[in-house]
Amino acid sequence: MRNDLLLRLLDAFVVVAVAVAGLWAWRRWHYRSFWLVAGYPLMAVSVRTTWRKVALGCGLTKKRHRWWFTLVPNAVASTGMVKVRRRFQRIAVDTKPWMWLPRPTRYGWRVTVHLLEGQIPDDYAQAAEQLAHSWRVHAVRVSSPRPGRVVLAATMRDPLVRVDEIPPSSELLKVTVGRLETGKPWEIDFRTVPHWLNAGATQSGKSNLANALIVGLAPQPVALVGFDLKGGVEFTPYAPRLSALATSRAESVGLLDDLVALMADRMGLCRQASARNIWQLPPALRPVPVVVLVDELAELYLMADKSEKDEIAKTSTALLRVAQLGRAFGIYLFCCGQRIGSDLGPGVTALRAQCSGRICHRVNDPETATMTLGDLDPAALVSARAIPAETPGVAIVAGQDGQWYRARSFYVSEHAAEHAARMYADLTPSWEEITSGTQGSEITEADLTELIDA
Ligand SMILES: Nc1ncnc2c1ncn2[C@@H]1O[C@H](COP(=O)(O)OP(=O)(O)OP(=O)(O)O)[C@@H](O)[C@H]1O
Repeated sequence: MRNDLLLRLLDAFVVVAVAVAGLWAWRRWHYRSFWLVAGYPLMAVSVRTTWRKVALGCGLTKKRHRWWFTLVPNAVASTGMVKVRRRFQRIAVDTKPWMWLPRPTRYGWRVTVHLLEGQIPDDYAQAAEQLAHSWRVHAVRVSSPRPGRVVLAATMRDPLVRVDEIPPSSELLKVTVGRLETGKPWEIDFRTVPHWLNAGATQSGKSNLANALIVGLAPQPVALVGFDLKGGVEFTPYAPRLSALATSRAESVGLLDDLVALMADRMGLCRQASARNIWQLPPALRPVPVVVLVDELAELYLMADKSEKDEIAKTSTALLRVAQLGRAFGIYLFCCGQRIGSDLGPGVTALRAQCSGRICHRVNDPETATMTLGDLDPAALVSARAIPAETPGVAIVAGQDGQWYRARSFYVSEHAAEHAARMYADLTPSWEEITSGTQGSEITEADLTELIDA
């Protein structure tokens, strides 16, 4: 009899142990299906049932008057706040915002909440950290798809700890460089956002992102131009795919002059063809788009002594002109730097205003984060300053939809970028070809009419 009981207990123990091990293995090897089948339903029930307490704790409830009926007056603390003295009376109750059923997402869940009177989405954004701790999730992001509604998106664990391989780019001037924390691809599309600032402290992943761009753009019919103010150590290995490379400020002045002249040339061409930008030109006439990669932007602005003042002023003006007018004429900027502070001069501030694409990796000084992301949500700044050193490549990105996201670039080694540069070297147009003026001045009115008709 006792042996029987012992055997049964042993059996039950083995069954439980196998079940636990099975669940562990399922979660470990196929987290997505585990999450959808086992994790999500439990979580949805728990979020709905605890919403009142959580909303109250995070200060998201409002007092409303309700009729209250009780059989035992005085004995019931009906709302936790008010004692009911009569059987039937009107009392103030903490009302929670209406919450829909949470829906599963790739890395967690999202739920729509109806705002209570007087609430704005920012109230929820401010409570995001409290909500994340209350729900024991990695992070809660708040967005407002329409007035009166907020969507709370919770991620169970940081999806950026590991990101997978880089897929090949399919569209001209568009490169998938990494993944957003929402699980969507992180795309840099120069035709939508023409100029980008890429800031970050040393070893934060700026060059890795530039490598991802080189790998993505190398097979495309575009010209790549490099300004490598680290004396050429970063971009020289990619020279086979670069149409021009400047490695010092003196060389940069010359190359920027060429770019401004190229822009004027393209302006003339567009004017002749009554086009507003190169994309309105017929394909046979359309000049090749130029992507300008600048590494160590601050070096263009740093002044050791007064003799450099004129050179800096020239560089700064030329770069600003490229940023102001380049978009229409197919010249795009991607500027990387450790520090992009206003102390570098008004040129940097003006350039920043022209760069609507913002990427802020881990930074050392708050000013660079403010300069890079300043006009976004202040929560983006907090998030940028919280990027840990252990996750290089993680950045705060101002997306094409006007929102900000945490994102991580795919790991692209220098070796992979060098390999891509060599492999597609034959697609590199020479700088002489690009700047020779064949794209404007030498085309006659008759040629132009013929080409446009064709
Ligand atoms: N997305 C990523 N995933 C994994 N490792 C990364 C990623 N991005 C960068 N790294 C690693 O982090 C290190 C620093 O990256 P990177 O050279 O791009 O930084 P950086 O900001 O350009 O630094 P510096 O300014 O000193 O040149 C490298 O060893 C790189 O391999």
